[in-house]
Amino acid sequence: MSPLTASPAAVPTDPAERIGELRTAIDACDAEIIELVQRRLAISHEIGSLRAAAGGTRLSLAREQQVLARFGDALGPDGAALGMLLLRQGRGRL
Ligand SMILES: C=C(O[C@@H]1C=C(C(=O)O)C=C[C@H]1O)C(=O)O
Repeated sequence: MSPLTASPAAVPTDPAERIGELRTAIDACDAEIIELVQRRLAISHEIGSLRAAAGGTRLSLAREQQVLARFGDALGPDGAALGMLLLRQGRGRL
């Protein structure tokens, strides 16, 4: 277990101090998630443009089902909902 996530018993610090450290860790996670979501969006748009330029559809429902299944398998129903939000974000105005 990393020092950042060690159990409270292994880290004898003031709880308020520890909470501050953990919130810093959460902030770092959130920054990474935001960066990944932005990167995912850019990739998704590029694929959409390529497909549209080739005369195809903007969306691929079969592919979207794969994406949703991956999020659902890994994270449960809320994960599937999260995957749906990511897909919706990439769609923009239909
Ligand atoms: C990015 C693609 O295009 C669209 C966007 C998707 C996504 O954001 O994951 C998935 C399927 C498509 O509706 C793709 O076909 O892979």
